[in-house]
Amino acid sequence: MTDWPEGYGRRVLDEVDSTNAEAARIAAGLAGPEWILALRQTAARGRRGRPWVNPEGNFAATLVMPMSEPPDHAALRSFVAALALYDALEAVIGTRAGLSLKWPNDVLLNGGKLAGILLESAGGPRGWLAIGVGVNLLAAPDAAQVEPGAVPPVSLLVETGVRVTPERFLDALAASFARHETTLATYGFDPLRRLWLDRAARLGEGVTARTLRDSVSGVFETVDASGQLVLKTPKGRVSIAAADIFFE
Ligand SMILES: O=C(O)CCCC[C@@H]1SC[C@@H]2NC(=O)N[C@@H]21
Repeated sequence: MTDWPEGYGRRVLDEVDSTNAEAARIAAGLAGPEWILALRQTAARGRRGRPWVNPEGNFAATLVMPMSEPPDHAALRSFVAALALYDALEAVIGTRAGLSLKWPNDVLLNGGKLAGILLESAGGPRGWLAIGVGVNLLAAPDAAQVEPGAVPPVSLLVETGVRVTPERFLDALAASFARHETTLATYGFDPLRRLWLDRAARLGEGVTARTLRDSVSGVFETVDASGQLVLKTPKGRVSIAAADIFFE
């Protein structure tokens, strides 16, 4: 079994509305980072206010950390979490074949969405960051439930035949997260940026970034030093801080 990382708390709930909502409720009383794992969520949420379909047996957890860093630096945890998920999945599957990362922080398996991450935060003297992680370990939602043109959801069980419990998966994820978090604290974002790019889906290919206001198409050139997506478009380079990415 993977060793639980020193300095990280862990609580396991049978049922909760959303582990991110629970994180917001307990954050002010925490002295250090705490993983919250839920075996059932009744009101799980995804990015951009979308609901997250979370059948029992899938992985649903949030790491909540007291946070005093500027928001842009704190948000780099989205890459820390994506790399940690990639490593934990590689460990349970036994290979990295078929795994890739989709900006900003989805994990793909065989081209389908296997896992998503939702970052939420609060500032102020008792500021915190919540990193919510959902992985389709057993079952994926119906492809009809996702936005047209979005990557279709897949599950670990159907794609690989591998069955892993949420508790065991948390052990692997927490250990990988702690390792990448130490890299961020010691060496900064650049080594993580390189690892992320090495695992990126569709690098050098055409993608469309849809923000709440508009849509930009271009070649996915890189991720810059602050984690923004850089697209090469006919009008020049465009850096994008937040968007949904659609493959062409
Ligand atoms: O839209 C996405 O891709 C992000 C999905 C994040 C889902 C997880 S499940 C655990 C945590 N609790 C929530 O309510 N959401 C996140």
